[in-house]
Amino acid sequence: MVNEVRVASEEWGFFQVINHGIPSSVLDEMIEGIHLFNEQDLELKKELYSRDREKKVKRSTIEYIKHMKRLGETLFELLSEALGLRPDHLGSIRCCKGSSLHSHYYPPCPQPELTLGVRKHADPGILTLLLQNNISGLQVLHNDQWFDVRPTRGGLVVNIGDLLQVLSNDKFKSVKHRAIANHVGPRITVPCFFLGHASLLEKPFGPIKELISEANPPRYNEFLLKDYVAKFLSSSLDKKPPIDYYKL
Ligand SMILES: O=C(O)CCC(=O)C(=O)O
Ligand SMILES: [Fe+2]
Repeated sequence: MVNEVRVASEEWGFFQVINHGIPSSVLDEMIEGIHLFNEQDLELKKELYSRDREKKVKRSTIEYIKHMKRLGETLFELLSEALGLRPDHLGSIRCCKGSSLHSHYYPPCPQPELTLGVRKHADPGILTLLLQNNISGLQVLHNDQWFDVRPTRGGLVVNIGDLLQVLSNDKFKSVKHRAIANHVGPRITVPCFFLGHASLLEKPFGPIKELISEANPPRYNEFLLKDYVAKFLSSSLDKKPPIDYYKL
């Protein structure tokens, strides 16, 4: 398992987990909840609409988030081992904290060739766990070619984010991906982003010291996560990714 995680993370920047032990009813209810929420009357949804980051539309996602955190902890143990570190290494720097749950609802598109669901990007955080309903659309870039990541019933996609690429000193590669539009739908996806604990914002962030040696010098300057977040928020997805500012 550790070797599979290592190879997938180094070469592809993503993998899928199926035997995660999360009841399929929890995943199905999450998809159904987002489906129902989005198909409510427009006037009802308008009342909840806001682009203010401080305002949060809250639904009952507590059980789902608990499962994501538990799975995240296990994955961070495997990823630590895959880096040759103690299993608790990534957990001890509070990678698994600061999770943020989002949802996407892509309606059926009459002319999918003219648009995209989400533009090409790598997730800026540490790790993402993505739940998809049964409609394809996610593609990952590998060796300059786009590959479909078809939904697997009960499966969750795990994306390496830019910050894990930095922590691993480029041993793990973040995965460039996009979502294409579809004639059929709706396509529903639920990314859970692990961004690291808020206390990391003020501390220097960079490649894990134990991974650095004369033969493997740091590939990034240390930086403050709060500056990184500010850079991310002030740019758009297709612009220069904020980690590029810190590359050596
Ligand atoms: O909906 C998808 O398949 C991908 C969404 C995504 O990449 C994101 O939210 O970062
Ligand atoms: Fe993404």
